[in-house]
Amino acid sequence: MTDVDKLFATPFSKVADFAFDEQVARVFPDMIKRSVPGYPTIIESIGLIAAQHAQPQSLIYDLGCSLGAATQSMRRHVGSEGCQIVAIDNAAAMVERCREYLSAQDAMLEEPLPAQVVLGDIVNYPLAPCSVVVLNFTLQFVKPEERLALLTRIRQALQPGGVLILSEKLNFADTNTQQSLEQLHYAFKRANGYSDLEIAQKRSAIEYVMLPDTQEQHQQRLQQAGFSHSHIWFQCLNFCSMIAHT
Ligand SMILES: Nc1ncnc2c1ncn2[C@@H]1O[C@H](C[S@+](CC[C@H]([NH3+])C(=O)[O-])CC(=O)[O-])[C@@H](O)[C@H]1O
Ligand SMILES: O=C(O)C(=O)Cc1ccccc1
Repeated sequence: MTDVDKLFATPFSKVADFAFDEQVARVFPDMIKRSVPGYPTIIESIGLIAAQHAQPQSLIYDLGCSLGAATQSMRRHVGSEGCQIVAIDNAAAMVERCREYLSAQDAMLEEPLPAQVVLGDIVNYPLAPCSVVVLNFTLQFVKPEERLALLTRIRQALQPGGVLILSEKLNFADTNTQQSLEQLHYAFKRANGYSDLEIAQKRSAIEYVMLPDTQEQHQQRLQQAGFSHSHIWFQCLNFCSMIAHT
C-alpha cells in the first residue's frame, strides 16, 4: 500500500528544500521507519502514555499528525470514557491519506475513539481544553521564533494533570557527542538500505527546514512555557521523546 522511499536516490544538480508533499506522503511510513531510530517503539509507547494521562470526556491533540501513526496508537490504547482525538497537519497530502488510514482503522476497532483530522497550521490553530497533546517530531519543523508561543498555548490549553509528549531529533552542544551520534545515525540509515548519496541529499533537503534544538534548549523552553517538570522517557542515538507535565 505504501512505497519504498527512493526520493533521494538519483543525483540532483540542486537539492530542493524538503516539503511534505504528495511524493513524501506516499513513502512516509517507510521513510520515517528507516530514518528515525526507535520510531516504532515511540509510536507504541505514545499510546501507553496517553492511556495513563487521558482524562474522561477530554480532548487529545496530535499536532503535526502526518499519516496519524500516533493517533492510531492512542486509539488502540486509550480506554478513558468519552475521549476524542483532534489530529492536525498543514500538509494536504498528509491529511488526505491520514483520513483514509483512520477510516480503515475504524473498521478494525470495537469502539474506536472519535478522531477528526484537520488541515491547519498548529502555530495559529486555537486549542480547546485538553488532557494530552502529542508533538511527535513536529516542533523541529516549526520556525524557532514560533516555538515558545506554541508551547505556551499548549500549556494553557492543558487541564490540570495533563501532559505534552514531545519527540525531537536532538543537537548536542558538545562537538564530540554531536559527531559521534550523527555518525551513528548515518550508520543506522545505511543499515536500513540508504546509500551515501541518499543520505547526503536528504541532509541538504532538511538543512534549513528541520532545525533541532539541544536537550537544554527544550528543558528551558518547556519551563518558560509554564510546564512544571519535563523529562526524557526515550532516547535512541540523537532522537528522543520527552514528557512535560502541567
Ligand atoms: N505549522 C505546522 N502545522 C501543522 N503541521 C505541521 C506544521 N509544521 C510541520 N507540520 C507537519 O508535521 C509533520 C512532521 S512529521 C510528524 C510525524 C508524525 N507526528 C508521526 O507520529 O508519524 C516528522 C518527520 O517527518 O520527521 C509533517 O506531516 C508536517 O506537515
Ligand atoms: O532523515 C533524517 O535524517 C531525519 O533526521 C529524520 C526525518 C525523517 C522524515 C522526514 C524528515 C526528517
